[in-house]
Amino acid sequence: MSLLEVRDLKVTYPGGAAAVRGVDLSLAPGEKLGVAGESGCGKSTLALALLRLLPPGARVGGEVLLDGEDVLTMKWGRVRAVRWAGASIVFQGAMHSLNAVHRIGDQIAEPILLHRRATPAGARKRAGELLEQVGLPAARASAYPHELSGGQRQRVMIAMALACDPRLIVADEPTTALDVMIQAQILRLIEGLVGEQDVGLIMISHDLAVLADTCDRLAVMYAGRVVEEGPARQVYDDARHPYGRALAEAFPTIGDPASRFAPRGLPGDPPDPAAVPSGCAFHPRCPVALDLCAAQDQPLREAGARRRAACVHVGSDGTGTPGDGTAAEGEAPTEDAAPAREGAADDGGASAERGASAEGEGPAGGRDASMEDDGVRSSAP
Ligand SMILES: Nc1ncnc2c1ncn2[C@@H]1O[C@H](COP(=O)(O)OP(=O)(O)OP(=O)(O)O)[C@@H](O)[C@H]1O
Repeated sequence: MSLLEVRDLKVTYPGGAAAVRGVDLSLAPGEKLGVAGESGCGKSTLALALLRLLPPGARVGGEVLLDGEDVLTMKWGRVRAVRWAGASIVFQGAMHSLNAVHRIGDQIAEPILLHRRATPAGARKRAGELLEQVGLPAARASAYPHELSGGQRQRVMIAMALACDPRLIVADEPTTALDVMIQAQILRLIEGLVGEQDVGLIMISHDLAVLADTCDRLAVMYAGRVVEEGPARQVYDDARHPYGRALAEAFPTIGDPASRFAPRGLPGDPPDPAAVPSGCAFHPRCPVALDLCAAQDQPLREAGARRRAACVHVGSDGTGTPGDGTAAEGEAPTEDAAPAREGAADDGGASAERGASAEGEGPAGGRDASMEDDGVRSSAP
């Protein structure tokens, strides 16, 4: 059985922003899945929905089966237990997620006390072990967050995420705020820990190159949908969807002469999720869009062995690739793609306010009152 099975997940924020519009994903135990996409494509919303951490008023539909149990319909008591022991999350910007007035050892020990029913001494001992596991001396347990560097704080976040031996870790841009050297160290740390402990990992980033280096498989999101999925290296080196290709071009492998992507960015912005274009949402920016792309959305279809892409150019036998002039439904590309949309929606800094645990269980919570309750399910059973 899959560790995680996401089926037709949909999330709409108050005001009508359809941030996630029908995502299907699966993850095997010990597998590392990278989720890529530009800012505003719905990656963080997906991460929050997996752990039922969405802000009040968000409408959720679909299923999130963790070890076969639907996180979206389980009772709150069960959700709390699952959040640490079943699945945990590492956010970017550890300073926002750690509680400034509590020692880090206490913050790591808190979920162990609550969810592992450890004695205070046992929880403290385990906190020290976890610090060592993430490359910090156990003695740093007595430090406050401001006494640590950004990289050290991110290590603490990872220690906290590991505290109750979760089966799944969701890491949302875990290295974005860090410099390149520290970023590499943290990525190797996550990779090593996940590998050793057979934990499933969903790593979210806008940087396809980072994900291709770290993960087994990649899912590329655009406007709240997965538009391409497959083995990480293959998706990065030879994307089948024009958006996947553009994303890879936007982040070339520096110093790799074999890289066939030019270092140019993708023009325009993802659409406002409250006004997603008709047909394929990428068509206004797509260099190989056909007339029919404005009218017809494309489902994910087979695009080679263990690969799927939602593009009209990908044939049912998985042979077509964007830009090769092949249209699965037989139409020549238009000469000019429509002009890029401007002005992606602003999330109002919401991401900076997210804590590590929505219900704020003790000092580890990084509590944000707006997240003490879940959204309303649009298809509540
Ligand atoms: N609480 C909210 N209320 C309304 N809209 C929101 C809320 N949070 C996010 N959104 C909108 O949902 C869309 C998806 O946001 P999300 O943060 O999931 O994207 P993302 O791909 O993770 O981007 P980033 O990398 O910038 O975090 C954005 O357009 C954002 O403005």
